[in-house]
Amino acid sequence: MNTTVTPLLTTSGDRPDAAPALSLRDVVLEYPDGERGTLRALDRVSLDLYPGVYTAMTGPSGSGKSSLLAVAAGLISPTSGQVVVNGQDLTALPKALRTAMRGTSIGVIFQQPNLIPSLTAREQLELTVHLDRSAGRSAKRDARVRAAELLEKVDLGAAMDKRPHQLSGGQRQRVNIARALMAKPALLLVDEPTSALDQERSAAVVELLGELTREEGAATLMVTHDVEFMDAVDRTLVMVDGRLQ
Ligand SMILES: Nc1ncnc2c1ncn2[C@@H]1O[C@H](COP(=O)(O)OP(=O)(O)OP(=O)(O)O)[C@@H](O)[C@H]1O
Repeated sequence: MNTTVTPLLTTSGDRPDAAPALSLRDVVLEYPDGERGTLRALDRVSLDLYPGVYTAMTGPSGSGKSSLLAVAAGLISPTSGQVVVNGQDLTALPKALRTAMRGTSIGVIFQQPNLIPSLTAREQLELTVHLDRSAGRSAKRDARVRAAELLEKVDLGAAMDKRPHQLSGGQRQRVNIARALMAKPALLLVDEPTSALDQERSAAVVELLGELTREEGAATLMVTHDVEFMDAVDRTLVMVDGRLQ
């Protein structure tokens, strides 16, 4: 069932003429916290993210950034509030459908690339389609073309047939980024993509994510501590004590 929510007031990075790819409304997330009862990691967070807009989220350690990504990805259900991705209220979906959305409407990039050692760069991207028993020959052919296109976009055209151990850290992270974009997700969630990279490679990855956000039209939310790269983003959010400032 599709859900519509009233857009939030416009801020500089928003595109209110398009439907948001992600809407959070009054999202509260509480973790059990021993004898003290509960710890409130997200405190009534509301947010709209629009297609083609590159947003960075910063904030002190423990302020709730990863929790927000996990809720937006449907990995954790909030204690209360609404999480709407591409018109679908994740909180109303059974777990299996939330998981399916992570392969289609939602792309997730974590700190470590987590590639499969035995597969080439191209095969990493094609894997999901090959594991899908309902995918026919034409879906597999399309996936092969899309994988090659994306690897060209992330400047790995010449390294498509290389396996992870033959790639540098920056190249592995670029394979990871290309893989997350395979299904043309409306929402791209990125958790500290540069934590394992040096400064030069970090800047290249942050810029690349911006180019891909615009070209692919995804709404990208990147958690980062690299405040020096903020020029590359369209919008910055700051999380403090579970609240967006
Ligand atoms: N699974 C969990 N169980 C209990 N408490 C948790 C759990 N995960 C996170 N927390 C707590 O929730 C709060 C927010 O954590 P979160 O990881 O979202 O912060 P963060 O801003 O991503 O931090 P960092 O920048 O260090 O990664 C912290 O107080 C943390 O200790």
